[in-house]
Amino acid sequence: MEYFIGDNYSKTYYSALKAFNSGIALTESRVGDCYDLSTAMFSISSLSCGLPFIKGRGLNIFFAIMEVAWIYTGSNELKPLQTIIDSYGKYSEDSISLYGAYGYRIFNKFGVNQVEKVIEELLENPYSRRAVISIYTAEDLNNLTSLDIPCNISLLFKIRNNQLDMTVLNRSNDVYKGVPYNFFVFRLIQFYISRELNVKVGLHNHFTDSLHLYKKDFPKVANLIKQGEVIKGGLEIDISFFDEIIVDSANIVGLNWDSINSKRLRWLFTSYKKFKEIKNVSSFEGHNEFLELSWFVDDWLQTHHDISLDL
Ligand SMILES: O=c1ccn([C@H]2C[C@H](O)[C@@H](COP(=O)(O)O)O2)c(=O)[nH]1
Repeated sequence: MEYFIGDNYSKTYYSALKAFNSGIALTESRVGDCYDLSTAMFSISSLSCGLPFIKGRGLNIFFAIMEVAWIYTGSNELKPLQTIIDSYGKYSEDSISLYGAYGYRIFNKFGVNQVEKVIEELLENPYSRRAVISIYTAEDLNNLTSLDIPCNISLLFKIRNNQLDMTVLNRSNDVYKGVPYNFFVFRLIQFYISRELNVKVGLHNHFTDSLHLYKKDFPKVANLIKQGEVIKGGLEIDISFFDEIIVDSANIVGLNWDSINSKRLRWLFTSYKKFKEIKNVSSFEGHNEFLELSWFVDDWLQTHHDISLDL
C-alpha cells in the first residue's frame, strides 16, 4: 500500500505521479497495458477546491468544471460532457446518457437524494458512522460489459473535530486521467455537505484498490517528473469557488454560458466557446483579471495547442 499525505493537492498528486518512476511491472487491463501500483491512499488536508495544478499536465479546466456542475445537477446526459470532449461518446451505450453517471446515482437513480440523507443523519447524529453514499451497486455486476461502470464506489462522511471528513472508496484509478478530476468532483460533495452542516471542510481521504498508469501515458508522466517541481508552489483555488459553480451549475450544464452570473466562470466558458470557433489566443482576452483560472487555461493551451497566454 502506498500513502500520499499532504496539505496541498498539487504537491500530493505530484508525489503520486513520481511513484511511477521506479520499476513497476507492466500488467494487462481491459483498456491497455498499465503499471499498477496496487492499493493507494491519499489523505489531504487543504482548504482548496481539490484541483491539482501541475505545469505541463494540461488539465482540462473546462471539462473539470463542466463535470463538477454536471454531477451537482444530478444529470446522466452525455451532451454537456461531449460538448467539451468530443470523444466522450465512447463511454455511452445509447449516445444519449452515461450508465455510470456519478451525480445521477448520488441524487436520483436510486430514488433517494443521498446527499440530503447524509445531511439529515449528521444533523441528527453528529457522531454517526452511518453517513454513506453508495455509487456502485449489485446491478453493476450484472452489467459488466457496460462502457461506463463507476470507478468511485462510495463516499463516507464523518464529523471529527468539528470538521467534515470524507473518504472516497475507489476500485480502479487512472493516476493520469482520473485522479485529478475525481479529487475535484467529490470535493464539491464534501463542500456542499459541510456547508449545510455548518462545520468546516475536513480531510479528503481517497482510497483506491488499484492506482495505475497506462503505458501510453508513461512518457508524459516521465516528462513531468524530469521537469521537476510543481510550478507556483502548488497553485490552489480556494474551496469557495464551489459556491460560484453551484449557483451557475444549471447555466453551465445547459450551455447557457452567456447567462452565467460568476464573472470568472462566464469569462472561462464564453472565451472557450470563442476559442473553439477562431482557434486564437485572443479569445481569452482579459485573462489577467482571473489569474488562478488563467494558469490552468494557459497550461491547457500550451500542452494541447502549443500557444500561450504569456502569463
Ligand atoms: O472516475 C473514474 C472513472 C474511470 N477511471 C479510470 C480507471 C480505469 O483506468 C478506467 C476504467 O476501466 P475499468 O477499471 O472499468 O476496466 O478508467 C478513473 O480513474 N476514474
